[in-house]
Amino acid sequence: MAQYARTKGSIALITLTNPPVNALSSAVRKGITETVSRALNDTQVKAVVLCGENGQFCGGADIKEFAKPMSGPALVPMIHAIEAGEKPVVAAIEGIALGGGLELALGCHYRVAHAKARMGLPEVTLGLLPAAGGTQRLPRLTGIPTALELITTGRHITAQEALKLGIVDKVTDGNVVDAAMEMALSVIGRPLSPRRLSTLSTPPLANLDGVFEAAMAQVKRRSRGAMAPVACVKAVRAAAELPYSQGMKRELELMGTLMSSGQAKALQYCFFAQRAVGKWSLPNGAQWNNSRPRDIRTAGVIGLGTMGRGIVVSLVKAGISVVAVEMEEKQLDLGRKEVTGILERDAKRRGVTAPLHLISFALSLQSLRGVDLVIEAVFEDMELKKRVFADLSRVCNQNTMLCTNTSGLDVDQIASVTDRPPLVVGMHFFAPAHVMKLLEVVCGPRSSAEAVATAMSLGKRMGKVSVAVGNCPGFVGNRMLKSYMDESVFLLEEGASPEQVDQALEEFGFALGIFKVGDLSGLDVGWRVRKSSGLIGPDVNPTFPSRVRQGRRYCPLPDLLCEQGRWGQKTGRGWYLYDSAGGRVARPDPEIQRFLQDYRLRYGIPSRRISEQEVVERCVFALANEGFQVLEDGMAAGPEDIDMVYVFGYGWPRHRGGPMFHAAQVGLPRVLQRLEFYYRENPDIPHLQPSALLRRLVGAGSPPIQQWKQYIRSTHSQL
Ligand SMILES: CCCCCCC/C=C/C(=O)SCCNC(=O)CCNC(=O)[C@H](O)C(C)(C)COP(=O)(O)OP(=O)(O)OC[C@H]1O[C@@H](n2cnc3c(N)ncnc32)[C@H](O)[C@@H]1OP(=O)(O)O
Repeated sequence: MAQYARTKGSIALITLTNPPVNALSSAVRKGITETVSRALNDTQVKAVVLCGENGQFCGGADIKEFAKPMSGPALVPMIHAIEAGEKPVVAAIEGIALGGGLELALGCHYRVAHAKARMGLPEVTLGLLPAAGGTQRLPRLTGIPTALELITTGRHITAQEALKLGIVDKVTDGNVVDAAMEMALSVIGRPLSPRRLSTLSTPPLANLDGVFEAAMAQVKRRSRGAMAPVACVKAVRAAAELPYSQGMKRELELMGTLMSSGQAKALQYCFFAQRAVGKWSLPNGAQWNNSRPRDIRTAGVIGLGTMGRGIVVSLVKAGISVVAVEMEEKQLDLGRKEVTGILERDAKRRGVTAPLHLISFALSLQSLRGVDLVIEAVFEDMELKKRVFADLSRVCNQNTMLCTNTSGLDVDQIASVTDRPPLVVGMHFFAPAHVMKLLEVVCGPRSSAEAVATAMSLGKRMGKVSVAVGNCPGFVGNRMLKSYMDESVFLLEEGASPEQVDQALEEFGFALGIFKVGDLSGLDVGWRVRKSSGLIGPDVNPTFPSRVRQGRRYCPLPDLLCEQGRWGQKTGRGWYLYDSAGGRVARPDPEIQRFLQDYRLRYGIPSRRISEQEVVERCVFALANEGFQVLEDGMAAGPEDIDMVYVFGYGWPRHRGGPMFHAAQVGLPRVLQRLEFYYRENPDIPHLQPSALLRRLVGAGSPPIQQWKQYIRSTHSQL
């Protein structure tokens, strides 16, 4: 787990060997401890170089071990032994030095990095802090503001930035181990004390209190209830105010609290879930590691509305040539202006040239004849989409893959009008598509393994987290969202205000409450969907619209709002009031209070006080309950897939792990009991009726989330 070799006569070369990222497992720590001791005791050895096998220095502590009892040598004394040793140790950083990997390098006396290496202390993203001395050594090296920024964000930096910040001593384009050896030979005999970061003082800083108060305010604003960023600020403050040994005690104490927290467990679950969702499989045995994606070099995008523009930008940024098509000249010009603007601003921020040469704009589908893949992003209307796909079928090469960005329509129906159903899949992006990380890849019953593999891999190329989902109305994300949104408006009927519901959900950790989200995306969007799905139509009494539709409770409040022209931010009024059309700052609107009171009076609904607990439970447990149903129906491969859809597509607070993980963490019996209670109170709301899978899991003693798949009775995966 750590190899030892003596080279150039006097240099000991220690190589970490734990593929794929040389994580610091207990075996690796044992290997490093033993080989460092051997080098320090070998009189022939004058200096040591520490490197990692296979072009990766070290990916940090082994995250899998966090869930197990600690065994083997601890990281802190191991790093201390390196730093305190009387022989210079040089870290040769290639690939990555992350978390404990960078902390290990900071314990070395010198650091040489390859020009393509990346470094960082991402522990905060796992609900932890850099507790192998990182919060104490880094501020002593870079100064407090830089250390605060790197530790509280977990941002990865390039070798060039690390050199500028003084984190590494040299950057090379060549062989990093050779460069580190050269450095090791050149420093033999030089005093080591100035190189021992733990013995240095943090660089003085005027207005220390102000800096830490500002940092604390910033992390609290950004982190929506996450504990780790707050603990990181406290640990760095200890570096500024306490001697090293006391700072280390504080670091350990803070880490102890984080390590046992539910938030750390949730964030670590997300780390593995994010990787697990890439490992898709279909019922016919095709899966991620036996299906070859096509190489996509050219793509077409039809429709340059908000979604289409974002998709064009994402494709172009992934290096793919795009033909963007609109039917009307005015829309095309508008789209061209927007896409160009986004790419130019992005390029300016990154100091590169905008890849505008990769895009061409056209007014006819004929221009898509030769592309490898087309993504349709026209209006959400089945008849329109069918027309487009029938045309594409005629126009495009026989081999061109045809994808739809529908947010919930039947992909198989769309495929059925083409001459190539196996080459049709859904690629459901989330707005704005060049920003949001989620991509739902909708596997129609006739989509081929090659088409699924291609869409999944294209998503990855675009920097998305691609999740394979089944073809049901709303797929996974929007299907579940319906219960969540329905609950939120039912709560308004029963006495809550939009701001009260939003505040409870934001306290829970959502980036934005559901009513603010509605105003942001436009309330008319859902209105149109309800009209096309027959929920609103000529038989609805316009003055006294029914509260029961299609056999279940229905809340007409959003429709009534839309009829008043309150479509959200775009009209300056929605659930909230804005300064003007397009305004962003939401203010509670007294008119909405009156509107809600009148509505309750008219329908004879008694208004009651609704607690924050009820808001969160009804919205969030209803969401998870639908998630159990999604699993039971075979529309998602596992709870991880659902959780990643919510974390990356719907602003779900990552430190709560996703709705399914949250249900597990609250305790399935408790979730079941609360759903039973709310369903008893509201028998006209079917989505509050506990799902059969939830009952079965509780009956089985609430097994860990990783075992849930075994309890899905109908193992008829629709993927
Ligand atoms: C009092 C207690 C004191 C304890 C002090 C502890 C202080 C230190 C804490 C830490 O170091 S926490 C860990 C910090 N490191 C990270 O957060 C890095 C996490 N990894 C990544 O960001 C990426 O994996 C990567 C290294 C940038 C590589 O990305 P890439 O896209 O190339 O590959 P992946 O698919 O992500 O990973 C490949 C494979 O490796 C597994 N893996 C990666 N890092 C770790 C790790 N640190 N521990 C365990 N396993 C890791 C990853 O899960 C993948 O596995 P498979 O899916 O292939 O099985």
